[in-house]
Amino acid sequence: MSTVTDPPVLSAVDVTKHFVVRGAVGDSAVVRAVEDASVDLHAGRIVAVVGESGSGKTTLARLLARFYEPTSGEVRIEGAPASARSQRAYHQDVQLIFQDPFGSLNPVHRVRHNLDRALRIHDRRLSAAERRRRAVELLERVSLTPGEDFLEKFPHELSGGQRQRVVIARALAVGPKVLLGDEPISMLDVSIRLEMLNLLDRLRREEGLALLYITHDIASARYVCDDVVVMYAGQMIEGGPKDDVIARPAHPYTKLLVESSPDPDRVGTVSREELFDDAEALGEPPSLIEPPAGCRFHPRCPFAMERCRVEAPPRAELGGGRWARCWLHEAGRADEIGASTFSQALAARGAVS
Ligand SMILES: Nc1ncnc2c1ncn2[C@@H]1O[C@H](COP(=O)(O)OP(=O)(O)OP(=O)(O)O)[C@@H](O)[C@H]1O
Repeated sequence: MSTVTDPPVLSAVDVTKHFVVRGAVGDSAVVRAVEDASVDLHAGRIVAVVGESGSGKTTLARLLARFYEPTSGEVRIEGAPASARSQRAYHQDVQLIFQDPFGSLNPVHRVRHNLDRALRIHDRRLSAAERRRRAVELLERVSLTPGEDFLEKFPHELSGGQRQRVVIARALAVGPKVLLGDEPISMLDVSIRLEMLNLLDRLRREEGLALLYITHDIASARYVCDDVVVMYAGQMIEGGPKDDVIARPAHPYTKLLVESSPDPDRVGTVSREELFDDAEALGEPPSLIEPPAGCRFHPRCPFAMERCRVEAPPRAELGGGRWARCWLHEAGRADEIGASTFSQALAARGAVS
């Protein structure tokens, strides 16, 4: 396995994506979906991006996949601007896997055809016999064995988990260095989610792929990733090695997420509603059209100070690859985050005000 000292394969460097949306009466507004996001993906490592619905995770994945051009900032592949490559060349190295495996496969074509197209794109010189051999090999790499048995099936003849394995096999067909998984297990049966995470883990270990794993579920992130990045309202607010981040959150929002996770051992079985129960009790996440000034979490934060309402916190480097954007670090009050539970801090805050 590589280490984080190796240069990253893929990076987002201060990437921002604003969408202009038009209202019914012709007025327009800007949705600040992702702002100043930076993340490095390394060979053989998995970075999880965790956040509530609407926090900007999918937009980040699409920026990294070059489905969107950034409004500002840059995506870099192997140290060079991604925009210098053709889309085709780029997607030989970077593949995106979506949530819905059914929507990702062409339903009128058999598995063989779905894989064949990707194999042809990868290498136009391959003969039909060679492509068939490779298709079988790909299916077996994602544990659809014997591969021959799956080649002639239509997507609707497969279970959700088998379909997602075919989607992953197709992504592998072009020989990528990076897989971006946008909630790749959230539409699958609870009983097979763990197997899918184990597959991602195997691909990173045995094939040295760099993986981005997007999820709303911190327990599944903990299960599979090396590093975790937490997003809130379009911004990255904390990141670092997963065990540190989860055991000792350095941002009040991460603390809320961890404490809202019903049971860290229930990997992949927690529904979105259940997970964000406590978070929702605090009110809706902010609008990305008119986000709060200062720290975007301040309206929900029991530790908020005057400064948090007016000025966005800088990134505090905490050592060992950890960082967080929270004024408590600048104020020398970071210990308060770990001193009580989020609910206790909220109750104490209520008692004061
Ligand atoms: N093409 C678009 N045009 C306008 N707004 C968009 C577009 N795509 C996303 N948004 C907005 O950007 C914000 C971030 O959305 P995004 O889908 O990236 O979040 P997410 O964390 O992936 O959420 P979910 O888990 O629900 O998919 C949301 O407010 C969303 O409505």
